[in-house]
Amino acid sequence: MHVSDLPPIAITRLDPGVPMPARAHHGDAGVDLTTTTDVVIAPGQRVVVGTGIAIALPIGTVGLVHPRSGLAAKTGLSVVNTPGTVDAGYRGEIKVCLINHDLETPVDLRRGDRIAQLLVQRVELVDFVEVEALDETTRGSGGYGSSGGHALLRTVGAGEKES
Ligand SMILES: O=c1ccn([C@H]2C[C@H](O)[C@@H](COP(=O)(O)OP(=O)(O)OP(=O)(O)O)O2)c(=O)[nH]1
Ligand SMILES: [Mg+2]
Repeated sequence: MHVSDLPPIAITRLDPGVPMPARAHHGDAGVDLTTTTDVVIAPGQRVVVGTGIAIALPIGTVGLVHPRSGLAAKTGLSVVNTPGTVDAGYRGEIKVCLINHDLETPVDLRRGDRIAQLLVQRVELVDFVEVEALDETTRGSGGYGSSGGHALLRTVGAGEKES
């Protein structure tokens, strides 16, 4: 059942052997992406795999490549740049930069394995305007644990005093 206000997203299968991305269950946020190649990822190593698909997202949306929680918990597999950003104008193959976070066991992936999931979200394409000073808020510049509960991180950056 089609529930999105957005029209269906155009997709091309650069690898005709890959399945059409589909939701496992009605209402799932993501559609699974599969690897087009067999790959063994050693502990701590990363590898970029192809998914065999390219899409044409409407301007004002973004594709986000998230890890799958089951594989993450079972094997340590994740996405290095999670969530990966697929720009609306990108027409190339969606690729996934996978990492094996397990300290001891390689992750053995076979062509066709579902290795990540793609979410499509609306995104604000805002402009930026430089001003002399920002408005005041109760939070102010406090961040990175400023509300307490644990030791503050040492942060070094523009406008920050080294602590
Ligand atoms: O997980 C991902 C992340 C990105 N991309 C593609 C689509 C995206 O539009 C493009 C650029 O991604 P990003 O902006 O994150 O990378 P960059 O290092 O800033 O590259 P660029 O200079 O091409 O923007 O790479 C993927 O296929 N998978
Ligand atoms: Mg970029």
